[in-house]
Amino acid sequence: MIRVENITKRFGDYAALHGIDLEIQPGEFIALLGPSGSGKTTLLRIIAGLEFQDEGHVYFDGEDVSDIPVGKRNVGFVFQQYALFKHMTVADNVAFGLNVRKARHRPSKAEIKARAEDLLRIVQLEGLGARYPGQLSGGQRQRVALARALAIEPSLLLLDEPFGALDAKVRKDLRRWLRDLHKQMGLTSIFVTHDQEEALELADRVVVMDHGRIDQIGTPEEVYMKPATAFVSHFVGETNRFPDGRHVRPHDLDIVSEGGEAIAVDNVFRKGAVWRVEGRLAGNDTIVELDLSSDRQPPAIGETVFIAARRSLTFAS
Ligand SMILES: Nc1ncnc2c1ncn2[C@@H]1O[C@H](COP(=O)(O)OP(=O)(O)OP(=O)(O)O)[C@@H](O)[C@H]1O
Repeated sequence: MIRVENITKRFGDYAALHGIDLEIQPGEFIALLGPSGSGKTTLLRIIAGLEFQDEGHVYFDGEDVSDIPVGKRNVGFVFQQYALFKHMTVADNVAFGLNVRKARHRPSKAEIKARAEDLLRIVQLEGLGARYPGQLSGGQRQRVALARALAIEPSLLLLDEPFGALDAKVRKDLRRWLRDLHKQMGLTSIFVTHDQEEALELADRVVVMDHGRIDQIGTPEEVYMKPATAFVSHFVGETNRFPDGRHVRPHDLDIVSEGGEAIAVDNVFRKGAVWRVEGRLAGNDTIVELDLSSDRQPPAIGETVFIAARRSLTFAS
């Protein structure tokens, strides 16, 4: 179990994290989700032991590891800045964490070789051990980075935007694959992302961060359906904000024949399985977006239609 207690971190005068509290259960897959600069990477680096907090504590299974450096925390990490070693084969990259161990903790050469082969099979790169990173695709390289992180049999796996640089299709395949791997290996994992779809799809629980604070911790369902703050409702999924303060998801709005509020339709387009209608509220320029089932006839651009909300969001704060 991982416990983060009242973590504060400053860079000079700038406070990057303010009193962060977080508990992670064994086997959980946790997403740290937030906009650029919200402190996600800093928090992950502090949990890894790559960065040290100014105040607060980090506990692994009840043990205070706050002052223990990265090499002694038994964490595996896949960070973009820790790219593969270009001059080493794929197999040597995977074995790196084992090869650099002090002799008395190091498995035999044959064991290391067998483990690297085993891991390459797990990440579905069997037979590519003799290649160099330059001879792999981006997605394959990320899987090698994962195999390298897993080689030390970490008690915790940390991933910082692991699929950030990859194209949408590869990202999607790797996400699914990572979710299965996490389950299969019984890992506890924390990953950083600014992509809400990725967080909702992968995580058991999502930690939504803004300006160095946690706004909400909840299951994907909770943060989407019951956002704790206006920030969460805007960041996780799309939200319309009406002048009277109501927040409404595009799929919670409908076009009605009478009553409701008038909008002038500016744009209509197909958005996957639905029609997306964009318009402006009559009388002010508030932009409204709504989704209509694709078996409905969408309004024409320029038309004025009436809308009503089936549900709106309210916030505790
Ligand atoms: N070494 C550093 N020195 C000074 N400021 C830093 C340092 N590292 C991070 N910061 C600042 O701390 C804040 C949080 O940074 P952090 O990298 O944790 O954000 P993030 O949420 O991971 O953002 P991104 O999604 O862009 O990676 C930012 O304003 C950043 O500029």
